[in-house]
Amino acid sequence: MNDQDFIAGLPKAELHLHIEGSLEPELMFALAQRNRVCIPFDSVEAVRAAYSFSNLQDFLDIYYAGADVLRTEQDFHDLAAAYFARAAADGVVHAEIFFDPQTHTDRGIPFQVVADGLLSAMRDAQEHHGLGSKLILCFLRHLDEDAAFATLKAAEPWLDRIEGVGLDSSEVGHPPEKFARVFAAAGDMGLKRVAHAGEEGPPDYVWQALDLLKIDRLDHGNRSLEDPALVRRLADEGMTLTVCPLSNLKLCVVDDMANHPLDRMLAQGLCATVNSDDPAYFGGYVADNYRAVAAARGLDRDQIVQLARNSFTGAFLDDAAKATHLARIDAYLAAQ
Ligand SMILES: Nc1ncnc2[nH]cnc12
Ligand SMILES: [Zn+2]
Repeated sequence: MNDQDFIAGLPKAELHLHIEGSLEPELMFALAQRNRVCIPFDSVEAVRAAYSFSNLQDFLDIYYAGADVLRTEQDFHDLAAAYFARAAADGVVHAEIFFDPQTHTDRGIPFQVVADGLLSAMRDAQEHHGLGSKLILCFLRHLDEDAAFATLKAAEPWLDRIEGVGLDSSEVGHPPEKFARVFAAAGDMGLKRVAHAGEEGPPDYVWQALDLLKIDRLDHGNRSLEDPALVRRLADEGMTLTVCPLSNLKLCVVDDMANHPLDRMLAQGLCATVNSDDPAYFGGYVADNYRAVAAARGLDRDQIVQLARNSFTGAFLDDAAKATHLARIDAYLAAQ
């Protein structure tokens, strides 16, 4: 079996996926028509041609504009259903998906519309694809602490169906410390905590995410490698890093996939995983990410399998569920 097929068949979890970032141009056009929303593009090709970014902010500007076509519960359902179908084809059996409620509530879309649309697609994914999933509510870090608290309050009726909180959007200039109190409140409510840190921001932001936000998982974390003491801390704590190779390339976090640090992370004892971040914008879903980095860095099968194992050990699942998923990997390997 070639590496392409081996990767697609390998059972895996996806732990870093923004559901709004899975909005393919075709669906963007269909929803624009359905909801009579104007979008500044003539064709699907023109949308794809606009997806050339020189940094995170470049991307975020177009990503938030694209989300404007999402208006109804059915839209959020269709968005997530399309992602789950695509993920299942890539061997994803468990997904922990981010959503950005403020991107929608600030446009007048009620929290309920967003959450219920996503949750119904999650139930269908279990039924139709055997794909389990969890929801992580992200605070937009370019907005203020009060807005994050208001979002946490709006989420209260859904907290039994939300696994955790995260922190995303423009990193530099918006350090984790800005959200220490709202993360503490979320922790008191029993929610898991994750944060984007060290994507463009310095290693100090990763230290803050650990010490002030008390994160259970680190999203990206690339720039941690600049600080040996930080790498030791992450390795000693067994912290999972949700790394996104194609995103890193498209947002110029790495200059070339041949220089991607994924295998250096593994070699330094970090529990790195592979994820797609915003697959509709970065040119590939999770298996494409495995393939791109495996080809460019010459990863062997043991390393590829290690990455898939890490995706389950780093998931917010209980030990029995993790063991079941890890056994699926063993069964897959035994059948090769
Ligand atoms: N890669 C990324 N970094 C920060 N915020 C995001 N929102 C969606 N994708 C993101
Ligand atoms: Zn992300």
